[in-house]
Parts: sequence; C-alpha cells; structure tokens
Amino acid sequence: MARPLISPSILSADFARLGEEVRAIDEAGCDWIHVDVMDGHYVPNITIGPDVVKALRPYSAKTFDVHLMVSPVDAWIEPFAQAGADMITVHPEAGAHVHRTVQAIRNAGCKAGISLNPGTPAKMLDYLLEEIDLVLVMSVNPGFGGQSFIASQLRKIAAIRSMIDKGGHDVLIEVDGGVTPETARLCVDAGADVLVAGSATFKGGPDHYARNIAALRGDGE
Ligand SMILES: O=C(CO)[C@H](O)[C@H](O)COP(=O)(O)O
Ligand SMILES: [Fe+2]
Repeated sequence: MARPLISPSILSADFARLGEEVRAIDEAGCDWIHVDVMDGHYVPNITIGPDVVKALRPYSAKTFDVHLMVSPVDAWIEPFAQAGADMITVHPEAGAHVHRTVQAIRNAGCKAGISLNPGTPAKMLDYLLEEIDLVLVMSVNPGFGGQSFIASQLRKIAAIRSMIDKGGHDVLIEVDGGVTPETARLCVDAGADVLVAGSATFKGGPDHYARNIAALRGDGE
C-alpha cells in the first residue's frame, strides 16, 4: 500500500511520563505527534491544555498535530500556537464561523485543519478546501481513545479524496479513531495520507512502539 504518515495520539500514552513517551515515539519512527485537546463540553472528556503542549515541545522536533475538541474554539488558537503547535485542527461545530477560525489559525503561523465527525458530511468542506492544509476524518465519535473504527467513514475518505484531486487542492487527509494495521490499509486504499493511532501505537509499552508504528505504516508489505 502507499506509505501513510503516522501520527500517534498521546491520549493512549502514560500521562505520568508524557515527555518520555513523546521522545519514545519520536525515536520509534513516528512522523507527527497527535495531541488530543478535550474540554469536557464539546466532548465528554477533559485532557490537556497549552501549558502541557509547551512542556512537551522540547521532547520532539516533529510536527505537533493538535486536535482541538473544544467549544468555543477561537480563543484557544493563539495559546496553542504560542505553545508550539504546528498544525491546529478544529471541528466546524465548535465555533460560529469556521472560515474565520481557519484564517485565524494560519494568521497564528500554523497549518490549518478541519475535522469532520462521523455524522458530518464531506459537503461541509465546500468553500473551505482553499483555506486549509488538512482534513481530519473522525472514524469514531470524538472524546475517547480505544473505540472501534466506523466503516462508513471509508466512503467519506474516498469522497474527500476525489474533491481534493478534482480541485487540485494541496490538502492532506488524516483519519482518526480505531486505526489498527488492518483498518489502516482500508483508509490508505480509500485515499488517506496520515493516520492517527493511539491504542495501536502504545500497545505493549515502549519496547513495542517501533514495531507498532511500522505495522501501521505497512512496512514490509
Ligand atoms: O481524537 C481522538 C478521540 O476523540 C483520538 O485521537 C483517537 O480516538 C485516537 O485513539 P485510538 O487510536 O485509540 O482510537
Ligand atoms: Fe484526535
């Protein structure tokens, strides 16, 4: 299969040793570091804020791929950009004016992503593909790691792939939720460029990270 970029979600890392975990996945060969930010309001879970991102920044020079599941979202863009985010991805339902929000992300010096929940149609991206660098297709409902992949999202990935290719847009497709070596292959075949994986990366502890990442990428196939 085509080689996807792998962005391990640190939601499944050992939170008591987060800096070491970020260094370990970096050394194990990941491409990006996926940071899930949850506010207990937009999603029913609370995770980490910009101070933690700032504290983690010295542990890896790789792309910090920050997935904001917070509402209202606009006030959090600048703090996460200042903390060291490279890519900031938002949900269109989490603010009143998503077009303005993605412009604010780019004005803050970051790449901009839009995330579509399983029930949100690809059509939402009309008029936005010119303004963004990434579409994050949620293949679980946001809020928790360790959920099962929702297969209907493969059709959405394929639809977005064709929108991007037809329009000649320079936009990556990332898939997040329930990604395993098996579902990874389906996502890449449907047109995904980047795969987020929490449980499947951190399974088995640090000695397994390199092997887990290689399996997700399809190395050796
Ligand atoms: O955004 C997320 C949840 O809202 C996480 O990135 C996602 O669930 C990753 O965890 P796993 O790979 O274990 O499914
Ligand atoms: Fe995520």
